[in-house]
Amino acid sequence: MLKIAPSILSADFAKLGEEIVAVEKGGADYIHVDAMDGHFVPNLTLGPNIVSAIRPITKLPLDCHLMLSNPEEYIGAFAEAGADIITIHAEATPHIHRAIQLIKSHQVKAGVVLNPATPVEAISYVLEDVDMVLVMSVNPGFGGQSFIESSLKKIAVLKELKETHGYTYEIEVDGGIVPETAKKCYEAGADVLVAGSYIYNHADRKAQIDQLKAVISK
Ligand SMILES: O=C(CO)[C@H](O)[C@H](O)COP(=O)(O)O
Ligand SMILES: [Fe+2]
Repeated sequence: MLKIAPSILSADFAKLGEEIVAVEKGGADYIHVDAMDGHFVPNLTLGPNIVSAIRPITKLPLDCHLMLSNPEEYIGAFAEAGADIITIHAEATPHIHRAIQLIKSHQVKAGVVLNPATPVEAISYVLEDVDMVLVMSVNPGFGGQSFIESSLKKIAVLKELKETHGYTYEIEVDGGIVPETAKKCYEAGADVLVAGSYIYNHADRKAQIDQLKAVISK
């Protein structure tokens, strides 16, 4: 089983509703929403108003990736807007544990994200608390970048920790996903792959999702 989470960062915003319906029909498992604040990362993108706008048009879980400094200040707004999963960066707050508890207090699934240079050890003591660990396989801020190979070791470490300790988090990987990197991530232990440009820069969204899902049988 390999879940695919299309990142709407690469969608055509002029027809965002249609872009979401297309990937839902094409077999997507989550809708990945990239929120950037121009401070934690050098780009500005989507906020809670987009989440509330798209909430009525899809049944898929909205997987909100918060690339924001002080994410605690925005968790309530994303939860009220309709987020199903909220992931916060380990590098964005000194209070990771508190932020995770805050997400859960809104009955939303909680995840933590690791930048390419951040080791799994940074979140050892919250692994039992989270529903998702998101491994960044590019430096956050932009779609269309190349996959960083060292991410594969991090995925394998997270998989090993899951198996030895019985943790229940999903391992999600974000950035530079194409069939070749998707296969490597799946073999290393990934459960969910985020893909933006690979899906939305091609006319047939379903065909692109099918290509990524097919790597498990190749
Ligand atoms: O979080 C992100 C960037 O910070 C995006 O989710 C990610 O880059 C997806 O885009 P692509 O598949 O084109 O790499
Ligand atoms: Fe993302």
